[in-house]
Amino acid sequence: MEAFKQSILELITETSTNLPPDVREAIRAAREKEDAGTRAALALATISQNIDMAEENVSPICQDTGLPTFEIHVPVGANQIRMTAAIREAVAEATRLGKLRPNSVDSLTGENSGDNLGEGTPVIHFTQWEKDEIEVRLILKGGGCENKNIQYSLPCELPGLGRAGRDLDGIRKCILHSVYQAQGQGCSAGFIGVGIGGDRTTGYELAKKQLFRKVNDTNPNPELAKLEEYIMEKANTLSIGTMGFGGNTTLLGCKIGSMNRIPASFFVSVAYNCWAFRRQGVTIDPETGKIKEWLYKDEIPADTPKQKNDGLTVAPQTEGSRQIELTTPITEEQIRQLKVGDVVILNGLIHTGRDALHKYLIDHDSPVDLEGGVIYHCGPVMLKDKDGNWEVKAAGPTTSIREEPYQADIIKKFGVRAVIGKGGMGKKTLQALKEHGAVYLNAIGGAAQYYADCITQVDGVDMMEFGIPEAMWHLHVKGFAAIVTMDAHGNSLHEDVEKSSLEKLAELKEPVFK
Ligand SMILES: O=C(O)C[C@H](O)C(=O)O
Ligand code: SF4
Repeated sequence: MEAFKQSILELITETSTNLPPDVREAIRAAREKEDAGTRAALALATISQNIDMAEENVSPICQDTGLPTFEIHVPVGANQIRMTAAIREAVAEATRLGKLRPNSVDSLTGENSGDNLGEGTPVIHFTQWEKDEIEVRLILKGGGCENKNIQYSLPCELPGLGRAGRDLDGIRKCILHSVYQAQGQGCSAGFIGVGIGGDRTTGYELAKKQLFRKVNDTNPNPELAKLEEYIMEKANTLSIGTMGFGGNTTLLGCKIGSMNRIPASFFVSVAYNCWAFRRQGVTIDPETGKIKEWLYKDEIPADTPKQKNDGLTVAPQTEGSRQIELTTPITEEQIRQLKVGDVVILNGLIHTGRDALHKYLIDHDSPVDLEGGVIYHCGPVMLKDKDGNWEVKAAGPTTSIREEPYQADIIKKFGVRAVIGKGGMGKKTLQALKEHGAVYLNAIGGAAQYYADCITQVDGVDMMEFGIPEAMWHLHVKGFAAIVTMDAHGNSLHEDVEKSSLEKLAELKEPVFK
């Protein structure tokens, strides 16, 4: 079992740090479709740079390494109990090594188990087959995109698209709507797996299983193949774009499966996966426990040249916008000069804060002075080095909208001048930015290596009782680049993109599949 455990550890490491070739190819093709200098092009360049850095550093592509989900095929008679134990050990080891973020949280107490093991985590599904080899597929799907999964119960009414009935055209509308509702919050451009039929549980399972298909395969069902092709074309006319910045690519892949249902139910379930689409697979020799073959690695010849990655920090003039360097603490006057579209290059001390901290700050004092300060919505991967000092292993932004109920009050109470996150925030925060002179900076979601590289020093941590991702980390940054997407004058790029994409969605209202 030791060799099997090592094979699983290798699979986890590879999945977390090295995007498969079919996914890379989809991202490369998306880059080609964006005009140089646009926000989408900058975001994609940063993403590409991040992918290369993760591979080089053998560190997580994104700090959210998700809920590890293993789909395993075993020969008849294989000992699943011992295999489960070995997988759990490998998961704990990968967490100790910083390849996985400690992500398993007790839902009632909020306590983080620290090693990714807990009730229901990791997820391990076994299926027997007649072959004499073990196949293990792993997906690390993060929380931001998981939150954008959606399930429709047909018939239903959909914004922009009207009635969706119990037929192929109704299914078409649900899938288009699923892409629209995700906006940039699941780190678009995304990949979707769709499950038609089943019940609420098996429908979602089927949807997730579609994500194990290769991006460029063809659906064996000609009707579904046509639907996949249609969705790929039309979803990309919504112009939500990378990170919801607008742009030509919104969807990178669409895979649809169908299963029987019972007469009264008709579900369409959609699993939305961010661009950081981390899935790998191996076959393993049951005798030796060693890896025989990798399942997703045969797409691109090894000599494919690396692309030039002139990401955010290098690219200044986006669509007539400016690049502005700011050092913390920031004054109200500096903030009021910023406009949506500006690229901000940040230096100085910033503080991470996400769900647990925002809730806490509402009725407690902050452990540090936040006047003129910056809160970074981020749950990093942190490890202690041999001298006991904290080291940042991955540190991209988390979805900000979760803090919407708290953010306005916190800006006001502590005099915060900037909030960094991704996916944008709502009306209440926009109003607070205007009233108190603050700004929302959209970092590139998933670019965890790129941002970790901007952190020059860890200046301590508070609220460690919340667990590593939720603690308040005090970080010195240099050259930390993000885009102003909500300014202190009442402008929000997110509002604009949502509105225009709804108009584009409505253009797809007429029946297509009869
Ligand atoms: O938990 C995180 O770090 C990020 C999460 O995956 C998100 O997209 O919001
Ligand atoms: S931060 Fe973005 S890229 Fe990372 S897991 Fe969440 S949705 Fe995916």
